[in-house]
Amino acid sequence: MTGRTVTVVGAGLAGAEAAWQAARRGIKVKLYEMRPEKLTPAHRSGYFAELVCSNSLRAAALENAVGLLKEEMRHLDSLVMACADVTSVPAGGALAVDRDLFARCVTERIAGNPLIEICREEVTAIPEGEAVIIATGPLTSDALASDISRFTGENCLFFYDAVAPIVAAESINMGKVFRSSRYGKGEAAYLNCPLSREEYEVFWEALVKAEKAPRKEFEKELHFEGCMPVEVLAARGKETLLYGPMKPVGLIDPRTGRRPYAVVQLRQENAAATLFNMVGFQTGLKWDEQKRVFRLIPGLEEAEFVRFGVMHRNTFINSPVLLHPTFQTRKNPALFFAGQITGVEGYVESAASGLMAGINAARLLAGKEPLVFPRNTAHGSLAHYITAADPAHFQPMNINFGLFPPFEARIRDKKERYRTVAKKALESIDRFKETLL
Ligand SMILES: Cc1cc2nc3c(=O)[nH]c(=O)nc-3n(C[C@H](O)[C@H](O)[C@H](O)COP(=O)(O)OP(=O)(O)OC[C@H]3O[C@@H](n4cnc5c(N)ncnc54)[C@H](O)[C@@H]3O)c2cc1C
Repeated sequence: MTGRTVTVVGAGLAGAEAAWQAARRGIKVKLYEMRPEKLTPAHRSGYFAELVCSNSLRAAALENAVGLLKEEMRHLDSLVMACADVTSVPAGGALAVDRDLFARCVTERIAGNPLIEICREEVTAIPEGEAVIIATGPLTSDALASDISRFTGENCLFFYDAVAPIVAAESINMGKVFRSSRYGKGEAAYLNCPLSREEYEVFWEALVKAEKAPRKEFEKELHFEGCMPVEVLAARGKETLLYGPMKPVGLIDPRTGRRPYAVVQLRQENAAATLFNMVGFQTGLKWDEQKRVFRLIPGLEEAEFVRFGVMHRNTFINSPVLLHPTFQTRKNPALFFAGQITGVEGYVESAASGLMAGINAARLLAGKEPLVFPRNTAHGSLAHYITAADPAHFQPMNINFGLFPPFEARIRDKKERYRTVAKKALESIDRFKETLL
């Protein structure tokens, strides 16, 4: 063990994973987290790796890019994946977790690691250190964000994002909804609220006319496609939602034997199944408007909203200019960035970038060369996915959800071929892993 220390700022998906990976290599870690003393506009607890919107880590299958990415992380002993696997809840073909149990699991394992020292305080300036990883996420506190802006010599960018509401299961009219996964895939994990054409039109009309919460002046009206507020999608056209969060394909209402005109899906939120989130219904509407408009949805007439949707600021840096593909900054090789602040998007991607930064910071302190992770043939492979520092791949806020849509479509047709690619990617990660020991 060396006597040297990696300083990690932020214990979200990326920071927790980075701290874990460095400690696994015998390196001491000082992990700073400002919660619960100071919360972000989206986080609600003091737990590490809190999931702020959906409780889904997306597709599980290896034929899917994000499914392969998760498997690669498992091969590299990811803490986030280990905790996700033991706290999963039914979600059809996706890996979804009980968010409280998941965050608690990550927190307990970090707290139980003797090499990791936890400091519950806000970091207001980039710390000095032998190796420092900034993983403060899209909701980096203002003081640190301005110091990052000073360091980068340019302004950080701001844009909007949104969170979906959660309703209490007991308040859902079970007589009106039906349980099914799309195309009957996996377990029947979703509750589906079916809408007739007339019901949809009334709902759409109310949604586009509903009052939005006021925004701060400095924040730009920019959303990333995968977490677009439902009212913004609706405003694009009367039919837009029918091809987005309200699409009815693959769902048959057992009472009519037919596909409904539109559907709102509710996904189980916790292991006890007492809470359900409205899939794809992230929103910035005023809270009383959310209640009024979403109660027009059949089955949700009496819905009790345990959490309303909210909007807030996101911050990220210009990674292709500032970072090496090792996640080190060009200006200072002892300073790394990881997670969504680098422009990678999504829980899994953020954790994966933390995994790589954690390994590289540990290598730096052990006197080894930080590595560029293998760029395999598969889009799902670790480095191919997490290419924040590569201008060719840097698509801030675009890598999530609708990730490489043409590619996703292609692999649906070529599952067999993709399985071979996935196998190769995993073999390559295993070979790579040996060089890390
Ligand atoms: C509203 C919203 C909804 C999202 N929805 C989804 C989704 O549904 N699916 C998905 O895959 N991805 C989603 N994302 C993206 C996903 O949340 C992020 O990609 C992921 O959480 C980022 O991980 P991270 O570790 O970079 O940041 P975070 O998980 O946010 O962790 C950063 C941590 O740093 C701490 N911190 C901040 N500033 C300081 C400071 N100065 N000092 C000390 N600690 C500090 C914060 O408290 C936090 O714990 C969403 C993001 C947002 C903002």
